[in-house]
Amino acid sequence: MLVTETNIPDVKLLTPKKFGDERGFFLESYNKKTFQDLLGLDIDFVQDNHSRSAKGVLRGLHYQIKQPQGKLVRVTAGKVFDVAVDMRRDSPTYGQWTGAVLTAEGQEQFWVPAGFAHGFLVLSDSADFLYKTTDYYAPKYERTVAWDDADLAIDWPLEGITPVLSAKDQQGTPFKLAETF
Ligand SMILES: Cc1cn([C@H]2C[C@H](O)[C@@H](COP(=O)(O)OP(=O)(O)O[C@H]3O[C@H](C)C(=O)[C@H](O)[C@H]3O)O2)c(=O)[nH]c1=O
Repeated sequence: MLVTETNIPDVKLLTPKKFGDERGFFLESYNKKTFQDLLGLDIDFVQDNHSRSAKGVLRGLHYQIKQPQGKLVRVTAGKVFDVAVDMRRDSPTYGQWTGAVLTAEGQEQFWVPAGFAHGFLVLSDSADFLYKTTDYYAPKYERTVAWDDADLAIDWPLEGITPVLSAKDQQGTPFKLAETF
């Protein structure tokens, strides 16, 4: 498992070793000991999620203000641009974002700790997005930050894409007014 730093120290890009042969490939998509040894974190995941989206779908930016969820995200079909925003007021990277292209081919994974807003934009015709969370879904605590917030100025790769958003995501909260950790 290769760990790549991002511009936000707590957010990591992980690339598992892929064993290919004439049959196809094998990889360990998650190994608790590897994950903990590499990141020095004692983390337990309690939920696995899977969403499928068409090209141009943008889901986010979401976080839970209570029961915040750490997320280990990956793509098993297609390609997305994945984004994490630091919502921790006392963090030196508060209000900063980091993004990475995650692909089924490369099997890159993004570790997004609790305290971050998270979202992604689908760049392929379709994308299957799978992720593990460190706490349970709690809709009453869910908050949404505007994906196109001017203060965040996230550089979404929108060339030729008009984002497809849920009603909730069309009404995201401006970052300046968003609840923080
Ligand atoms: C997140 C979630 C949703 N749901 C139900 C609630 C709705 O009936 C339906 C779709 O929910 P939503 O539109 O919130 O799904 P996404 O827009 O993909 O939300 C996710 O998008 C961004 C990228 C995230 O990081 C979060 O994990 C999550 O907020 O699934 C559940 O039953 N359990 C869950 O854990």
